[in-house]
Formats: sequence, C-alpha cells, structure tokens
Amino acid sequence: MEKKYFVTSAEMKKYDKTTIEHFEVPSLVLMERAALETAEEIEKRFKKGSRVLVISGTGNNGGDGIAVGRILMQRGYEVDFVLIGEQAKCSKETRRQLDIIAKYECPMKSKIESMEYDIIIDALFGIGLSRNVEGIYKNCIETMNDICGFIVSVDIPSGINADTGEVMNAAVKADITVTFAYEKLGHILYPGCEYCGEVLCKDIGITDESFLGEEPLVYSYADRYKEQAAALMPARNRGGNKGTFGKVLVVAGSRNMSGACELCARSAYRIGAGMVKIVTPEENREIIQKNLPEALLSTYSDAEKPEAWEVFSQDLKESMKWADCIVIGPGIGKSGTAHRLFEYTVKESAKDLVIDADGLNLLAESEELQESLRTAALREGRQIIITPHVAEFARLYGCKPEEVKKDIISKTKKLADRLCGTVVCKDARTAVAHYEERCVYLNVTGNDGMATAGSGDVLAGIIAGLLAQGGKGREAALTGVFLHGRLGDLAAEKTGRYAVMAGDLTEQLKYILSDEGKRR
Ligand SMILES: NC(=O)C1=CN([C@@H]2O[C@H](COP(=O)(O)OP(=O)(O)OC[C@H]3O[C@@H](n4cnc5c(N)ncnc54)[C@H](O)[C@@H]3O)[C@@H](O)[C@H]2O)[C@@H](O)CC1
Ligand SMILES: [K+]
Repeated sequence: MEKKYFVTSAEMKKYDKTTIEHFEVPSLVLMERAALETAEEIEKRFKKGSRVLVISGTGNNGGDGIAVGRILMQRGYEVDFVLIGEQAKCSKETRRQLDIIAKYECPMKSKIESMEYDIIIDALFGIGLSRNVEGIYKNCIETMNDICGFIVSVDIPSGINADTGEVMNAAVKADITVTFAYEKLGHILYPGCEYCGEVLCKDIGITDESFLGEEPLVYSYADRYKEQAAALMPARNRGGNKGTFGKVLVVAGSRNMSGACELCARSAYRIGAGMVKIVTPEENREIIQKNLPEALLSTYSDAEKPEAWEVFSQDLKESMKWADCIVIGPGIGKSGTAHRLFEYTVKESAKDLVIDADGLNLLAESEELQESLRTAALREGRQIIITPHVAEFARLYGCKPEEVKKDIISKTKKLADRLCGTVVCKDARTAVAHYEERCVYLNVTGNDGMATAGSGDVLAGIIAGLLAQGGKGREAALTGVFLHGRLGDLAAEKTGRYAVMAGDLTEQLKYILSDEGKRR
C-alpha cells in the first residue's frame, strides 16, 4: 500500500537541512523552485496585470513570498511588497531576496496601504511559527483576511501551528495553500485544515532521500486508493465456507439496549465474517432475532446471582473457544454484570480482542486488567485493539480530552506502547498506532456526518470482522478505520452530512466492496 506522509515542522526542517547540507542543493535554489511553483499556480488563475500584494515576514517563508512577487512582477503583474518586522532580523535567504528586489527597484513597504488587490500572497509565517501571534502580526493577519482578494498562503496559512493544526491566536483564511515536498500535519488536523483552502503540494527537489533512512512518523494512504477500498481487504477464498471466513463473538448490549450489539454484529457480517454470535441479556433476544436473524445468540439473565453466573460463564467459555476473535463493550454499560463479563473475557480467553465503548471505561478503572492484556499480548501474541474516542482515550491515558486533541499522534503511540496493542484514537482525524511500529497512521477519510450514535459500534464490528478473516491487529485497524471513513463519505454523498446515521454506514458496506477483493 502506497504511503503518503504528513510531516512535523521539525521533520521538514531536517529534510530541508539534509537536502542543503548533505546533498549540497543550495538553499536559494530550493527557495526559487518553491517560488516558481507558487507563482505558476497564480498564473493559472489570474491574468497579467492583476494586482498582487506580497506580505512577508522576516523568516524564510517571507523570502519565498518575496521571490514569488518578483517572479510575478517580471511576468507582468503589478506587485506591492510589504515586510512585517525589522529588516535587520531577516534570515540570510530573505535578505538576499530583499537585495534582489532592491536591484529591480521595487520598493519594500512596512505597512499595508491599500485594501484593493486581486491576490494576496501570505508569506508572514511558515513552519517556523513558534508562539502565539500578537500585536502587529495579529493585525496584519486580520487585515489580510479583510482585504477581499484571493489569498494564496505560502507553505501554510500564517498563524496555523504546523504540528497540531491549532490557530495560534489568529490565522489567515486562505483560498489555496501551496506547500512544498510534504504536507504538514497542520494541513490535515483540525482546525488548521479548514484554513488552508485547497492544498497543493509541490516538488521542489526535497525527496524521500532526504530522510536518510528514517521515514516520517505519520502517514496515511495515498489518495488514489480512495476508490479502491476492496484492495485493502483480506483475500477471499472461493472454496471457503462460513467457518473459514471467521467467527466473531460480540459481547455487547445491556437490558433493553440491543441497538449497539445489532450494529456491531451486522457490520462484522457485512465486512465478510462467516459467523457472528451475540452475547447479550435475555431481554434483547426477541428484537435481535427479529432484526438480525443471521446472528447466533447466547443470552444471560440474573447474571449478578452466583448460580446463574456459574451456568452462564460455562456457556461464555464455550463461545469464546468457538470464536476467532471477540469484540466487547458496545452498549454493555457499567453494571456489576458488565464488570464480570469484561473481566472474564480478558482473563479467561486468549482470543484476539477488540475493546470499545464501556469496555474501555471498565479497562480504564483496572490496572490489573491492563496488566493482564499486556501479558497476554507479550506472552501469547494475543492481539488487542482498543477503539476509544477522545474522552475515553483521556480516561485511559490519564489526561484531559483537550490534551489528547493537541497531541493525538504521540499520545496514541504512547498508549499503544503501554498496552502492547493497537490503539485507534477516534476523532475528526483518527490516529492508529501499534506498539511494534514506530510510525502512526492518520486517517483522512470520513466526515462530521459520522459523529452520530452507533458509528463507533459499526467500526468495532468492522475491525472484528477483519480480524476474524485473518487480518493482523494493526492492518485490521487501519483498514477498518479507512473503510469506515469511506462508508461515511459515501453515505454523506447520498443523504448529505446532516442525515447520516450509523445504520447507513453498514448499509454502504454492500456497495463499497462490490468490486471484489483479491482472490486467494
Ligand atoms: N531552504 C529554504 O530556504 C527553504 C525555505 N522554505 C520556507 O521556509 C519556511 C520556514 O522558514 P523559517 O524557519 O525561517 O520560519 P518562518 O519563516 O516560518 O518564520 C520564522 C520567523 O518568525 C519568528 N516568529 C515565529 N513565531 C512568531 C510569532 N508568533 N510572532 C512573531 N514572530 C514569530 C521567528 O522568530 C522567526 O524569525 C517554510 O515555511 C518555507 O516557506 C521552503 O521554501 C523550503 C526551502
Ligand atoms: K504563510
């Protein structure tokens, strides 16, 4: 599967440096290429004679901007240059750009004098932004947003944190962003991605060779796989039977709460699992049999009473033996019975386990069960996949939800390492980390229509269905997350984002895989 990288500002600086120092490509050559690419995007959209305002800061982003303005001026555009900050503080490259435009007798102004431009080139801050934007810089950003011209941000909209996508007190709202070599995390994470407009990533001669063997931390799948969801699926054996396509045990639901187990089980079936058995309270039997007659059922009642638990736990043990993998948590609640079920599933089985929803809250409360999972993963190779949303993640990690959002990549990786499993941290951009892999996957499919009850139950079912078909924990999680987002996108294309409901995601599974996976 082809990877697409999203880099941090430190990584990008390292690749710049390697290209300049190790491969000896002069810094000004990179800057000129960046400027040419940007100027050409403007030429595609605006004719000669258009009025251009270049707003530069003192760092190299400003140097890029000045070079863009100079190229456009040489090609017949009317260009005004403004430098925000002291000339004396300019970087070496930016000073060179100032010297060059001085030779062309282009005046450099220190403030914006007109509010009428066709194009504004935002080159105030790039990936070097290191603190909140205040004073003249904040005013400048607000003025750029007020001028009713087409805003082209160079590298990243000024004011967006390139690592986290945060708005650092104020940020430019661009129409397009022309970035270089690799997209930055700030282009992808929210809210940064909403400030970029269309992101155009250009080759300026900084390539994968600049990694010198150590690839970037964060990756996704390349866009061209968007329409090829089936390529991600486990091979399907034409001579197979329901046994060979895997058995999923869904331990879910609580009294009169059958929806979660139904969504989860149906999704496991629709992704291709051969058999799905639901373990749920007796009260849910009738409705599940009516809505999902394909599911096998094992029900319990009065499980809080020792005798009833004794009988039922034997049954559960048999079901766990039968299954290839188990998913526990959707709609299970936090009752005494839920505790017991969870503990039993963790301790009495070595089958691969997907933990979701209340299962995660139960896990967060027990250091002992976390230790059991770690031991099972390390000693018996048990694959553990947990699928927390940000609030559940924060509970497990021991921090505030805002802290997770600010640092989703490294926190997801740290939790995966701590639990010796695969962690899927669900947010507008879901991150997936595995304890044995250095790199973290960041998902870009999906939309806000999926922020609806039951959507997580569908994901848990899909991942379990993939595991049951022989997927490894990490691949099952990545594939599940990618497909789940695609299902949301397909559902939203049909109904609009407002109307999407969890059941629509499962429904789309009928179509997304219709072009058949690989054959075994
Ligand atoms: N080799 C090169 O010359 C290349 C340069 N590139 C450009 O260089 C940029 C990075 O350049 P720099 O590292 O110089 O960084 P920037 O140009 O992004 O800005 C850094 C400057 O802004 C100051 N600063 C940071 N936050 C501030 C704040 N909140 N308020 C006021 N001042 C603040 C810093 O002290 C520093 O002087 C990239 O974004 C890209 O546009 C790329 O074109 C690639 C090649
Ligand atoms: K910028």
